[in-house]
Amino acid sequence: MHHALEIRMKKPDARPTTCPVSEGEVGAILRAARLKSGMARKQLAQTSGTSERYLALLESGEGNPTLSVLIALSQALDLSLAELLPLGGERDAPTATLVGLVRHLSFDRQGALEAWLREERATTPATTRDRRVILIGLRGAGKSSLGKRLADLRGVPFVEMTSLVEDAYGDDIGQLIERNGYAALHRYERAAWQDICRTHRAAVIAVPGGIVADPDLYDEMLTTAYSVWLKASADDHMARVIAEGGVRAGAAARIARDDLESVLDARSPDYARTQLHFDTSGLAFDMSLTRLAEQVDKVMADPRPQPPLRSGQE
Ligand SMILES: Nc1ncnc2c1ncn2[C@@H]1O[C@H](COP(=O)(O)OP(=O)(O)O)[C@@H](O)[C@H]1O
Ligand SMILES: O=C(O)C1=C[C@@H](OP(=O)(O)O)[C@@H](O)[C@H](O)C1
Ligand SMILES: [Mg+2]
Repeated sequence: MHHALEIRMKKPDARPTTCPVSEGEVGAILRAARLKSGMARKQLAQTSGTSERYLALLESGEGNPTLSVLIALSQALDLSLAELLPLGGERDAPTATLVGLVRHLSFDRQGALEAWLREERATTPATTRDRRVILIGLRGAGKSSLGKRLADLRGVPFVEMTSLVEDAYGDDIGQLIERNGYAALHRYERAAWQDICRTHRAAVIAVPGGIVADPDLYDEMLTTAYSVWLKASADDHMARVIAEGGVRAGAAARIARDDLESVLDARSPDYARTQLHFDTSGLAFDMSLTRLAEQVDKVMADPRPQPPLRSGQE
C-alpha cells in the first residue's frame, strides 16, 4: 500500500504536461527576443539597467535573474513578463499557441472572440451533461452528506470522486499529494472524471473542493455535468469541520478560520461558475436536502435534447 508509486496510475493523461522553467530556456528566449528587436547587448543592458556581462551570462543560461531584472528586461524589450517565460507562462504548448495568437489581436477582435467563446460555453453544455450532477464547495459544504442523500432520492448512484482517485492510487489522497505533488493529483482527478463520464450517465458526484486548482479539468466538468455550488459561511464551514474532529486529509483540513475565509474568497469566483448556487447556511440538514432536490430538478429541466446513449453507459 505505502509503496504505491505515481506510475501505478491506471489511465495516464494524454495532455501535454507542465513545462518546467529552466534558466537555459529563459536565456534562449531572452536572446531571441533581443535579436528580434535588433538591439545589441550593450543597448539592452543600458535600457534595462543591467550590465553587458550579466546579460551575456543570462543569455547563455547561466544566471538566475531576479524578478526585478526580468521585469526591467521585459520592459526594455516591450514584452509582457510572461513572454520571457517558456510557453509564455502557459501550462502547455497548445494553450500557449492560442494565447500567443489572441495576444496579437486588436481589442475589438479580442472582444468579439471572447463573446463567441462565452456563447460556445453557454450553448454546448446541455448536449453533453447527460444526467450527471456535480456538487462543489469547500470542505464541510455538504458535498458528501447531501450528495449521498440526493442520489438516493433520485435513485441514481452517488460517486465520491476522491474515493475513485484513492482507489486508483492505492492510498489516501494526503499521501498521494505528499509523495507526488499536485500535478499528480490533477492527473488522477482527470482520469477519475473520464471514468465517471464513461460509466455514469446519471449520478450525483461529490467533487473535491480543490478541483478549481485545475482549470482545464474544472472547465470540462462544468460542461459535462450540471453543477451546484454548496455555499456556506466561513463560520459554518469551520463549525462543521470542528464538529467532525478535523481529521480529513488535504488543504481544507489544515486551514485555520482566517485561512478558510481566504480560501473561500479565492475560490468563490470559480465556484460561482456553477449553474446553481445553493446556500446551506442557517438551514437544518433535512431542509437543505429538500430545497436542494427541488432546485436541482429545476436546473435539470432543460428541454434541449440529450445525445444518444454511448456504449458502456448506464
Ligand atoms: N444545512 C446543512 N447542509 C449541509 N450539511 C450540513 C447542514 N447542516 C449541518 N450539516 C453537516 O455538515 C457536514 C457536512 O460535511 P460533508 O458532507 O462531509 O461536507 P463535504 O463533503 O462538502 O466536505 C455534515 O456533517 C452535515 O451533517
Ligand atoms: O479543498 C481542498 O483543497 C481539498 C479538499 C479535499 O476534498 P473534499 O472537498 O472532498 O474534502 C481533497 O480533494 C484535497 O485534500 C483538497
Ligand atoms: Mg466530502
